[in-house]
Amino acid sequence: MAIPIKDIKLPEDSPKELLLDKHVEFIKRYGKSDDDYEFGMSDYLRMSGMYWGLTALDLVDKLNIIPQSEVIAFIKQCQDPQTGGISACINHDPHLLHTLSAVQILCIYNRLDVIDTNGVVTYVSSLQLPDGSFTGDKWGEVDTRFSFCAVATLALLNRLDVIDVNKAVSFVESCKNFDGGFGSRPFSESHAGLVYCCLGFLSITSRLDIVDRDTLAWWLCERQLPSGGLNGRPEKLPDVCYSWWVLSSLTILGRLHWISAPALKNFILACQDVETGGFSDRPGDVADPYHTLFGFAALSLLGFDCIKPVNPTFCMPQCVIDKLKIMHQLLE
Ligand SMILES: CN(C(=O)[C@H](Cc1cnc[nH]1)NC(=O)OCc1ccccc1)[C@@H](Cc1ccccc1)C(=O)N[C@@H](Cc1ccc(O)cc1)C(=O)NO
Ligand SMILES: [Zn+2]
Repeated sequence: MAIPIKDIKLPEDSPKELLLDKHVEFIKRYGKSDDDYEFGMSDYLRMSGMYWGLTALDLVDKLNIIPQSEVIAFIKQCQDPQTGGISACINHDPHLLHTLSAVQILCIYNRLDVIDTNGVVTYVSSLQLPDGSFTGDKWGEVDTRFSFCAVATLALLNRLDVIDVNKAVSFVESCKNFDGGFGSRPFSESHAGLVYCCLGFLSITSRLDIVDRDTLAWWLCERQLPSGGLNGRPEKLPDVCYSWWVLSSLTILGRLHWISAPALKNFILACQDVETGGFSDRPGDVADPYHTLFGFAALSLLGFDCIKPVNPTFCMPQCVIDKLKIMHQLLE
């Protein structure tokens, strides 16, 4: 008796080509009329939403369709003069997630001069706890996501010296599971997004030696379903953003060739919305900038030459990482 796998069937008429121009239009339109769309530019995610849209545009060499001066003015208004942290939106509390998004955007523009970078460095180091872990903000939630955000932000500013890297590494190591994966805290379930965060963290701290490389690579390949799509955990449905979390992780491990690329490419292209442009999580759902960036980034890793090479550790154009000479380890 066949054991049912939770998966989807790709619609017959799914797009088979990359509709690049429609996606550029989608991102451009999204920035303007945020009343048409709910979550993308909703305030609590706005800084991240800008990172997704601008990085997607830069990956297809269309960054210049957005006025840089407006973005820079917004980011400056979001830096808190007291703590040095940066918030999702004006008058919101600073948070590590949005501090990283803002620093990523400014690196893409090569305009780190417009913010108080020493303030950012002070803010990030103030969030490290005695056990080496990091909280996301002053409210104290600990999660390996924040370990990644902390070292990614500091690496982009070339200031990893201000934290206790060895203690930070031992906390992430304590979150490694028997399946080779990582969870948000010790003994938490493995999840592809958290695997990406922990591998990105270990890449930046050059400690990929602690990873059970082939056990984890095997667990990551197990994410691929008959539809060609990838899920984030066993028994979950495929979703285009997991294409990025899993492929970037396999690339850091030097095991990208273990996944079936043609089947995955088919699934990602099927998630394009031929009407509005943009990518959705699965065929037929509503497109958003988040799934559009991760669709582009995954296709870039799969070798689509109409999309610029993307750095698997930082999810930024490789040319930006090269220009800033940001050190990080990758396994061959
Ligand atoms: C907060 N968040 C998520 O939780 C998404 C939701 C989702 C998208 N598709 C399926 N679920 N999940 C997500 O990013 O999971 C990957 C992940 C999990 C944990 C750590 C890192 C990545 C998304 C935003 C979103 C919300 C709702 C719908 C689409 C996007 C998000 O901000 N992701 C962050 C990473 C992240 C993930 C989870 C968090 O609680 C916070 C941040 C990101 O990619 N930044 O560049
Ligand atoms: Zn998703």
